Amino acid sequence: MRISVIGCGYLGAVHAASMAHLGHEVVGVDVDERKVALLARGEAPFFEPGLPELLTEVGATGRLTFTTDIAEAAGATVHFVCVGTPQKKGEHAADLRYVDAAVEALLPHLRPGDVVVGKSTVPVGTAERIAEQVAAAQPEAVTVWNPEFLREGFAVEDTLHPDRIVYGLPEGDAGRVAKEALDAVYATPISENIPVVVTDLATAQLVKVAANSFLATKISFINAMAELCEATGADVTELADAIGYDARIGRRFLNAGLGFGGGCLPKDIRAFMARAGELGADQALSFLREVDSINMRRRVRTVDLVREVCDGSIVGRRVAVLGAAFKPNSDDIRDSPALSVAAQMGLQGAHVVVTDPEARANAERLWPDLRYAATPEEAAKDADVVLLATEWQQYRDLDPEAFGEVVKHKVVVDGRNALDPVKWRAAGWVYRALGRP
Ligand SMILES: NC(=O)C1=CN([C@@H]2O[C@H](COP(=O)(O)OP(=O)(O)OC[C@H]3O[C@@H](n4cnc5c(N)ncnc54)[C@H](O)[C@@H]3O)[C@@H](O)[C@H]2O)C=CC1
Ligand SMILES: O=C(O)[C@H]1O[C@H](OP(=O)(O)OP(=O)(O)OC[C@H]2O[C@@H](n3ccc(=O)[nH]c3=O)[C@H](O)[C@@H]2O)[C@H](O)[C@@H](O)[C@@H]1O
Repeated sequence: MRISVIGCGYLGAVHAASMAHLGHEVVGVDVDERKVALLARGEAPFFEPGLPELLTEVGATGRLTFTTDIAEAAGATVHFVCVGTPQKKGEHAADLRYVDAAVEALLPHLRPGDVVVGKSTVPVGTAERIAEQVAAAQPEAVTVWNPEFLREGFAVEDTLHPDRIVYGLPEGDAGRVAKEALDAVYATPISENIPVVVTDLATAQLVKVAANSFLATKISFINAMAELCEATGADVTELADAIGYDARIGRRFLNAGLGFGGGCLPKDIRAFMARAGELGADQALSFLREVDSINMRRRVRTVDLVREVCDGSIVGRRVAVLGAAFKPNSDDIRDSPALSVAAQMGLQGAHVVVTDPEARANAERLWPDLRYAATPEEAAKDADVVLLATEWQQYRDLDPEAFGEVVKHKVVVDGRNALDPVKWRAAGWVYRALGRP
């Protein structure tokens, strides 16, 4: 199958390489010349485990090319739209300008029988609008929605072995033709018994934001419990273990701490609320406002906790922040809780030094006023407090004895409940965490 992938960011680059790995002829299209040049050389433009190896592997087959020229999408039968849908500035709604521009650029190159596949996360109703534009430009092309559920840090694995594949299809012959094309694209995962859920366009768009809203709600639920634990001296990690044994609840996504960030969960729940408002169904999602505020309160609480361990003032205190990425195994700093807390502390007068094994360069571009260090030891030199903000494995593995030698005061705030309090306290550290005595 000949495929085009329009938008080669965290989602599209992995999707393009994975589709080539599955045996398809793929052209990746992006407006970012730098990204295209790197990808064309077989280099990943961002940190994603497994992507460099995949690019090398498929690069050797000649099945994967990259271009800034959308005209090269002509000749592909299936066109995946993978461009960004960020939050609009100053509003909760999604900014659809990149989707609109990508579709508009694609329209003149569509041929009869082509299938336009939306992968970007969009407000429900967008697919139907795009379907009309596509039909007007090329009546024999079909528009479908095929939302993506990959996690950064596991993107290659999740793309090749997803939990499920969702097709949102139009009714009738057009839907049947599109299903055949998608079945051919995903023949390998389908042969491995990955469930395929076939639905209409509206449901497919809703499935995606419903899934992210559920995940965000689960995290905010446990963070709300952390607030209760803080008020009572209870331990949220033990609480999570105990409720997580109930298979109906499950332990995954019950890690309390600094809360969720990234380029998806925060903006997706906000865009979902905005869209519900437009549809006159805002009451249905009013709980998501609370999910969002519980999440944002964790960042404030973390700064307060650092202040508490600094005897009431962080002015002039040296704080080492371990982690800048929104989660480990990623260099993505979009809405990163770690950087948000670091910046807050900086604005409030602390001397903040941030370190991250992969996200430092991105962080330096966005927050040039913070100080940065290459290693946790360098960041923590003469620190009054160490804040663990992103639970990279190398930070979990720090030896509290040796690490204690570099700091001024052995005080650690565990923003991710990722360190062993017994071990750190035994090494003479004051250990504080969110939702834990
Ligand atoms: N990052 C993730 O883990 C996942 C993202 N998504 C969704 O996928 C979409 C893309 O997200 P990311 O890849 O994270 O964003 P991103 O910002 O990393 O990538 C978007 C890419 O689209 C390119 N682009 C913008 N306008 C274009 C145009 N007119 N033509 C061609 N390329 C264009 C940009 O240059 C950029 O490289 C969003 O809707 C997001 O919600 C869905 C599941 C997972
Ligand atoms: O739509 C998307 O883009 C993607 O959003 C999330 O994936 P991702 O943002 O890569 O990362 P997650 O692993 O979901 O983590 C999101 C945030 O929640 C935080 N988190 C996660 C789990 C947890 O228990 N506690 C917690 O605070 C993480 O630290 C991180 O900041 C979803 O998990 C994916 O299924 C989805 O495809």
